[in-house]
Amino acid sequence: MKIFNAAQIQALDKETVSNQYISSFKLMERATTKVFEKLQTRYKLYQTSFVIFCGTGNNGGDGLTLARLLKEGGAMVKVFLVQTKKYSPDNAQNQDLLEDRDINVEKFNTKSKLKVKKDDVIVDALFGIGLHSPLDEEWRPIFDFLNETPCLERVSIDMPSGLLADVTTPIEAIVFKADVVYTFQLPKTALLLSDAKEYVKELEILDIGLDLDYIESTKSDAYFVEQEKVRNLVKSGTKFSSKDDFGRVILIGGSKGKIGAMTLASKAAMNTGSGIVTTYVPNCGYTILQTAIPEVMCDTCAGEDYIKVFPSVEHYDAVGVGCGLGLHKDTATALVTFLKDNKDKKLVIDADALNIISEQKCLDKVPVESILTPHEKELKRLIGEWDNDFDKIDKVKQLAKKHNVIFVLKGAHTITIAPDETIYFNSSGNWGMATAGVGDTLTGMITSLLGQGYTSKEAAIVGVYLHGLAGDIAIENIHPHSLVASDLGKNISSAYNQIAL
Ligand SMILES: NC(=O)C1=CN([C@@H]2O[C@H](COP(=O)(O)OP(=O)(O)OC[C@H]3O[C@@H](n4cnc5c(N)ncnc54)[C@H](O)[C@@H]3O)[C@@H](O)[C@H]2O)[C@@H](O)CC1
Ligand SMILES: Nc1ncnc2c1ncn2[C@@H]1O[C@H](COP(=O)(O)OP(=O)(O)O)[C@@H](O)[C@H]1O
Ligand SMILES: [K+]
Repeated sequence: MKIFNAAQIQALDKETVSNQYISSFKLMERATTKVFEKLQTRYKLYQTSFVIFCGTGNNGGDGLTLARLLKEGGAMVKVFLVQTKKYSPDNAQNQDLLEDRDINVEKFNTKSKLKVKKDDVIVDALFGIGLHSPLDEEWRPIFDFLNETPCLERVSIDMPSGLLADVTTPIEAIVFKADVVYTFQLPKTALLLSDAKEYVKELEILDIGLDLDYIESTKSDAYFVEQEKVRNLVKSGTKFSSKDDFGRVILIGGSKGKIGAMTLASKAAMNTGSGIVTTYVPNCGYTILQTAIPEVMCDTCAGEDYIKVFPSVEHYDAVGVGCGLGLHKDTATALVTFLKDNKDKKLVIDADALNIISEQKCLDKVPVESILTPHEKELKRLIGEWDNDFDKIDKVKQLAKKHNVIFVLKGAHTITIAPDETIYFNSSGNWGMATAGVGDTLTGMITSLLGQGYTSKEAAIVGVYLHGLAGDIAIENIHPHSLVASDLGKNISSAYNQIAL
């Protein structure tokens, strides 16, 4: 799914109205009906009272439409509408339709006293993608009230009001803090970034039937990766496949006390489909690995507790480096030599291998088309501080291009950034995955896919999605708090099955 900026979405709305021979009023009704259907399944309408805050534009129009639909659905509804001289035409038309419906519509301004009861659902339909700049300070008392007053839940239509869709919103800006955001047709970049974590606790994208031809023909360099995209990329075996067809990979890492990382990574590589997996660890890891995973071969180096020398990797289809590697200076020296000696080998680089590359300032030694998988702290060591998430993405884009490598920025919506400046936000995964070892599993999976012949970009996109999906399937039976990294490995098979459906 493509991600559009606000201007592109506004153009898409216009195109839809013209190509489908419908009025913008009808499109608003269609969009809002989708929100209504979601609310119908989320709450028992007959027992729920909604207080809907409506702005002066079409986001406000959505709120007014929703008021009508909720009332017809049996809910209690109260509307607060921003006082102004001029409303958008669809907004005004929906105001007219609310007359004689026994809905209390109260006009308000930024100085008004508002009222919400503790079991009301607050619906925020104040500003959507038409917001052109951060909200003026005069709005602060209203938003402080909306964000702090006790209520059942807070719902935003299209955008949490105050959040700009495609450029950064300053940290101190005034923004509605939604428990759930129902956004129309396509996700907006700001909704996917961790900077918005206070404003978007849950996100749902509602298909409102906007013009598919226009979406198809409009250029975008940002994508939201969903099952369909991954289904088209996943390779399958054939009756006569041999293990050589599924790739021979090696995972290099481990140090005393961190051999578990290699166990997780190599098991995940097997479960992702590699023909042959070899692990390369210091001596202290040998018995552990051989006991833990019979399917995986194990090679060791001269070092007892940490790796002192890297192996020759010319016979492997893919190489994953870094899980549990440690930061010993001999390991660091060996890694730098290994990078210099293997300029033609695509690597998957994670954890301490990334930390060593930061320390040694040798990003320029990383072979082209390698995949780097930093979490937030590893990325900071690599590129320094950033001002906000948009700035972070820009900085990483430039680095990916300069060094011709792929970055996988791990997080709630893991972001894959390719050297061609395309970026992919992942849609799968859950907070239960924020636990030690889950990243090692991902390294094993991406290395496996690279070894199976996926391009670097495909291996990153498919690996990240499959990994998150395995986590989503795991929490069908395990509470997110109890999810551990090995649960992911156990569910890679189900994730493949689900993608194939
Ligand atoms: N255009 C369409 O056909 C559809 C639009 N829809 C809704 O329409 C929304 C967009 O509607 P609009 O383009 O009318 O815009 P909005 O309703 O998001 O906001 C526009 C209003 O906010 C004011 N405004 C903008 N920035 C401001 C600021 N910094 N401080 C104070 N006031 C500010 C504008 O002057 C205008 O009155 C979408 O987010 C979505 O909710 C949906 O109904 C789907 C269909
Ligand atoms: N809130 C979240 N939602 C979805 N995925 C998450 C969330 N938090 C973490 N993850 C995923 O879990 C993994 C954690 O990796 P990482 O931080 O490297 O862990 P470790 O180094 O302990 O293995 C990443 O793939 C990340 O995207
Ligand atoms: K809104």
